[in-house]
Amino acid sequence: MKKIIIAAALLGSIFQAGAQEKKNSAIPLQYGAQYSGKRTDDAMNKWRSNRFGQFIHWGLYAIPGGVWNGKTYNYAAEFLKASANVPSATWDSLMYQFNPVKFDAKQWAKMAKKMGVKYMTITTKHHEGFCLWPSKYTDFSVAGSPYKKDILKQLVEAYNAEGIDVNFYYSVLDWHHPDWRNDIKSPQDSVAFKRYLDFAYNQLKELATNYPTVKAFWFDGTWDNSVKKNGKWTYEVEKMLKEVSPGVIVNSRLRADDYGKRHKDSNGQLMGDYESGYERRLPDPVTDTAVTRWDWEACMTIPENQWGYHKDWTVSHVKSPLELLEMLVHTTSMGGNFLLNFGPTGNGDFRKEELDIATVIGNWMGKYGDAIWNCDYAGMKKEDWGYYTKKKNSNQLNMVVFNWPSSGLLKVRTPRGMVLDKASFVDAKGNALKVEEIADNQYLIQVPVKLYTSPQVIQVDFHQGATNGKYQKAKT
Ligand SMILES: C[C@@H]1O/C(=N\OC(=O)Nc2ccccc2)[C@@H](O)[C@H](O)[C@@H]1O
Repeated sequence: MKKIIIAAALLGSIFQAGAQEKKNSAIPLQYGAQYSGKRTDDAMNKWRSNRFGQFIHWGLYAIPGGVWNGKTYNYAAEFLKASANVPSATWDSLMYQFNPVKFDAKQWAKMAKKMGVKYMTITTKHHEGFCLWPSKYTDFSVAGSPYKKDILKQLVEAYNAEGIDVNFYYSVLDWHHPDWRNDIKSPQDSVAFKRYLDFAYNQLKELATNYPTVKAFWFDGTWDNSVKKNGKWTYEVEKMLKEVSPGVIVNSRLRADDYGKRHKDSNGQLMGDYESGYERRLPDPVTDTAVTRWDWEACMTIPENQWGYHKDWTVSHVKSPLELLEMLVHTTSMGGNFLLNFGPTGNGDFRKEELDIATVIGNWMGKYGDAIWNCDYAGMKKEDWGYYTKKKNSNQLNMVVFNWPSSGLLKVRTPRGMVLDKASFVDAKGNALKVEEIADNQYLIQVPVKLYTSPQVIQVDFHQGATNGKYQKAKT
């Protein structure tokens, strides 16, 4: 009962704010953004503090792994059905081969824990329509495979046991379901697609009900006209999920408004609880700082564009651990979450490249994760040497240095009223670095000129105050 009261109150506050917002908006909308600004409830604060997540794309596509009838298809492996033009009946029969004998949810969760992620997003159902849980609304699921068991249940339990939140990816686009339509071009299309939307609504309610510890829903496959013409359905799904699972978080990619506008409504207001348009790209740290005004998440592949398991990673550039680490720091520095993708094989294990990346990033996070977790945009101008992050509710500024100036001098420009006090390497707290104010709100921090093999973190303490207008003596 208590949960229902809390839910009603939470919903009331969110939708009440939205009602106020709607009054002032230029275009009256019924299915647009339900509120403006960042959510500040505990669930969203936790989502925001997580910062680093593991994306997992796993389904029948992992079995062929980008190869069909002996031919390697370079496009995204989870699109092989389309790339290789595989008849649906043939593709769907892969269900009878799904038996991941190496799958061990606890082992996956331990690897994720060591990597330093605080959340994991799993594809419950990708575009192919195969469900990793025994849904009562379709036979096209693990229940119909030799494996039989509920994969989502095992993953939720194993990851939650490691203190890692679990979020569910759900593709509205469904190549398997007979009532799916890319567009609505006839009354028959309308009737069929209504049946599909009811099916998807029921599956989502089933997921939110049966896996109550799930913290967020990551929608995808909503770009077709059929969905854009059903903004009301997307609004109702968001509302239902927040009633069934109070505090649950929904990405902008679910939502279309009354006029089919996606992500941001016809008044430019972000829909859902965070912006999820950054896919395999990041906002520019100098020109795109507007993104710091709302919550957002970037999702990233290790190869150029493979979400599902692909047998041959030589077909494109494979990002190094350092490249991916810089993306994680870059994202945190702009107040976003970074969701790094892994594509397990059909047998349920990870390829060596992924395991190596998880180890290297995990080693760095083990030493410097405090500059990522619960950190945010510092509101400072980006410098060439790297990125700033700021610990929430603290006077702790982190400088994550990737590029070392041959002078050994790191330039820092502070906002008016921010005065630097002292600085030291995180793993050499006792050795204060020289901090010299060279002009109002301009400092130089002296570091030893040496070759650093990985990005280093300098922790800077500061206070709010007025600079005295003169250049203070160099502080040591
Ligand atoms: C995370 C990826 O998401 C996808 N598609 O992404 C998009 O639609 N991206 C997109 C679309 C519009 C705006 C911004 C990004 C899927 O097709 C792909 O297999 C993977 O699951």
